Amino acid sequence: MSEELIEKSKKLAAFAAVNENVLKSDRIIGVGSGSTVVYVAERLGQLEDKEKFICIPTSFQSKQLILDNGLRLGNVEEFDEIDVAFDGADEIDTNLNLIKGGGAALYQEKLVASSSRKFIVVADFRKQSPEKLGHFWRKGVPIEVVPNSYVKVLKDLFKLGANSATLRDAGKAKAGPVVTDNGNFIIDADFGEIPLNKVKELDEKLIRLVGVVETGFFVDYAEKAYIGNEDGSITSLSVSVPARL
Ligand SMILES: O=C[C@H](O)[C@H](O)[C@H](O)COP(=O)(O)O
Repeated sequence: MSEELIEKSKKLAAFAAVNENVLKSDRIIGVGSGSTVVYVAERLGQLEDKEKFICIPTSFQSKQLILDNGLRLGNVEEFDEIDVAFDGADEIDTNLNLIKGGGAALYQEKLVASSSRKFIVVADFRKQSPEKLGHFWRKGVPIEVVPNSYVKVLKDLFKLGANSATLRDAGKAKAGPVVTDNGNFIIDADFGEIPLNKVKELDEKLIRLVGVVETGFFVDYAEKAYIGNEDGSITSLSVSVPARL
């Protein structure tokens, strides 16, 4: 699978999503994190009325994207009612429920998504599951935890039936675990393929574990998904989700 094809499909999805979902009346825009959202920021920066936008970041990387594309940076404390937010996903099921957090940005992403009227997902073809979460994304659901709780949470995840649960290591970038923009750790917990009607139930069990800050399950958030396909076409999916604002 060529990197060029993947990048092209990301850009196709992102540009279509921005072109079709930023309304004349929209001013406060949420900007997600990751490599697909790079193209969302690029497209926003090309719009003739970009000066009117106030863009709300979901990570330090997201802040950089906003500034690098000449967009005005805002913050979720001041702008807690966001007109539309765009973000990527690690996997998308047929209900448009998501796994996110592959880049450890899930907490601020969910804060922005929960503060947005519209939440639009953009992704390349590798992210669309034929049905269930956990089909292609085998690294487990990312869970942000308070650092001193990680031993307890790891044990609790196995009690909940996780096949594996690991503290995310920073690898060559840094000795020791990944530390999020919020000063927390990430645990990746694999529960295998998750039936469509079990995602919400599992998410509710995870979020109740002492030490868990937020999970990478985005349940009933995305109302639309734009997926760039290998053949250059775009799949646009939509579902109804509960109003958030
Ligand atoms: O933590 C990172 C975010 O959830 C990303 O939106 C997600 O990992 C998808 O990233 P990418 O667009 O690079 O595949």
